Amino acid sequence: MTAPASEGSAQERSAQQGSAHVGSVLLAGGGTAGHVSPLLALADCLRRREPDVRITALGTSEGLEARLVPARGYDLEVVPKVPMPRRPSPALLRLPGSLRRAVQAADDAITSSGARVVVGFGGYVATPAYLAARRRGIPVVVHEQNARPGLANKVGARFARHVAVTFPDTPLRGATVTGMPLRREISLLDRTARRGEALAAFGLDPQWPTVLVTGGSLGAQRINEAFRGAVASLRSAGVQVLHVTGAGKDFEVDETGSGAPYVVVPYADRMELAYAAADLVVARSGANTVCELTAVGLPAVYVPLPIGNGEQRLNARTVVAAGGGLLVEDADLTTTWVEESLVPLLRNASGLADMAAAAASVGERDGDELLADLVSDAASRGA
Ligand SMILES: CC(=O)N[C@H]1[C@@H](OP(=O)(O)OP(=O)(O)OC[C@H]2O[C@@H](n3ccc(=O)[nH]c3=O)[C@H](O)[C@@H]2O)O[C@H](CO)[C@@H](O)[C@@H]1O
Repeated sequence: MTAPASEGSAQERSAQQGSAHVGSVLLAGGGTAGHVSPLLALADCLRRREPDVRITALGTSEGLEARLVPARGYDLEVVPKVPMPRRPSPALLRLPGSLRRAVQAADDAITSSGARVVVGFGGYVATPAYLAARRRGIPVVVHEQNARPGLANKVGARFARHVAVTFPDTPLRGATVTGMPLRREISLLDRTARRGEALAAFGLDPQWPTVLVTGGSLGAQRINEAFRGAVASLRSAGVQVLHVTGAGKDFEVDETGSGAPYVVVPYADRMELAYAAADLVVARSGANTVCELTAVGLPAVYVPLPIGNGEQRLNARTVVAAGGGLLVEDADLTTTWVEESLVPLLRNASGLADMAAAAASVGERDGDELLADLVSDAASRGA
């Protein structure tokens, strides 16, 4: 496991490079928090290294970035969303026009921010940023979160100055393994020290073991339904639950009678507190979720999203092989599974401790510093 980088080591790194002055950078990523979390972690790291660096995020007005980026104190410029249709449709015929408008909006953001480097995190916001940067001769750095790269990053990687990947076996040629940039409230989290505060913040009770349930930044219908059906049995089994459902997917719980608390929240703005409260996590294996849980040493049951390009199964592969997590198929994640398999898992304290240690053994915590090194290098060398 990599030790968290201290402030001192960050400064040493910058000094060693002698080229850390980035000046102004455009960070492109949005849609889900899966792209926004690493963007914010990199922004924080660049700002720690260079307090007057100008940071501009490029996103859409519809994605989670519209709330999360300004909430963390960064400027957001928007591009129109360019959905990539999967089959011939009127939207496909309109694509060249909408892509052209998005590239122009990204180009305008480069001009107004004076960006010297464009960093993209994939997804539909990244494509116009990569194309605008190439047109302007501005160096591009690509960060791929997932074990299987998405389309935008495959395109960006063809002309990027640096390509960074989270997982060593991600097939992007010439990539540097930086790991995932994690927000410091997570990478430096001391779960034991923060547990009491975290339980109190969610109205949970220290006497019960705690399961955190999360379907990622948008929530997962199937996970939500499986747990919703098990509320009464979990409460009476003495298992307390913090269930983060995704915005607009929360539900009411009947808290009458005795039993452990079952707390439902639509979104956790302070995910580090949710992690500090938990003994075990049931989650989708989005790349950030996997990297955060291993960084903080939390055992987890991973339920990969069965659609998309299959990246979630691969994201969880290393931690599951190490013994830090279990893989459960989406179709098998039922109320019966929760009642019959999850409860015994939680009652096995020594088994959980072994899983926690195994999860921590594959956790990495300096992805923000390693990616910031590549951004500095790209800025110093220019186009
Ligand atoms: C459906 C979909 O498109 N999923 C993708 C999306 O997932 P998703 O957006 O769910 O991404 P991840 O699991 O990678 O990350 C979720 C992020 O949101 C944060 N968080 C989540 C819930 C919450 O209440 N509060 C909070 O802060 C987590 O701390 C984490 O930083 O991006 C990931 C990274 O590209 C991909 O691996 C997923 O396949």
